[in-house]
Amino acid sequence: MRRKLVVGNWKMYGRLARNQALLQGVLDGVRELRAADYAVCVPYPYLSQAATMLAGSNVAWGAQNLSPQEEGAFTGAVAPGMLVDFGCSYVIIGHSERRGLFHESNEIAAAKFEAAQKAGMKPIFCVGETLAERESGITEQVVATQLDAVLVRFGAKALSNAVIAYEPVWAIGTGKTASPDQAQAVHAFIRQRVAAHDAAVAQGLCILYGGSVKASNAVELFGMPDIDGGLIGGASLVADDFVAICRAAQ
Ligand SMILES: O=C(CO)COP(=O)(O)O
Repeated sequence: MRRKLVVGNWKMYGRLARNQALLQGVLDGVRELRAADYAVCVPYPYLSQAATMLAGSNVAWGAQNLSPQEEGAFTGAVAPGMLVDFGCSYVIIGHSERRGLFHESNEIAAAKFEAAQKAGMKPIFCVGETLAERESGITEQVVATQLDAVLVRFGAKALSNAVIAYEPVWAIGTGKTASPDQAQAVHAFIRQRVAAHDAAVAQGLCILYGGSVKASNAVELFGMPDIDGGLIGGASLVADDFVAICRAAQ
């Protein structure tokens, strides 16, 4: 039985005072929960705040991006070791907003995945198709190519210390959630593809669903056999909503 995981992706939202109330609300709400793992991925400037408030709790924290280089003249970039200094357990890699808005290729995402693991963090590697791709019937092809960027390059064993997040681009921030059956079909596809390389790794692999997850749809989504939790955007910014989603992951 795989343990479920719920991760908040704050994206570029937050201010010190607001974060304090949000983190406190999350801490209070999940304190007694033991059945799953919980984490928040916050903007870089607030890692120290997250580390201070969440240390010793059952809520881990992480970042939303990193530089694949260890250090150097890369103005504005943040190195993996810097995230480790602030206690990050997770780092989101290859989010569709990074792929789309910041032109991150599968190669760049793969380099970041490798750098995150080398530094000792667990990458949350995002895959997912656009609406046009789904409508053209190439969802599996797109997801396979994105997945293979790490699966083929680094081997299935690399996935034993990683999380995959399936986030259909058309469901992100749109209020249009993939139906549990639609999501389950892609999750099962991902697991089978990994199983073709290594059945044990596939069996243990945590595959999150992301895209308009709310308290009202989380129970049904998380009840599907290959959905191991969620990567939560908008609803992770409201403590009660995020806590309700955490409660749905049993
Ligand atoms: O992109 C997402 C999480 O990474 C999903 O965002 P929403 O939950 O706001 O749709």
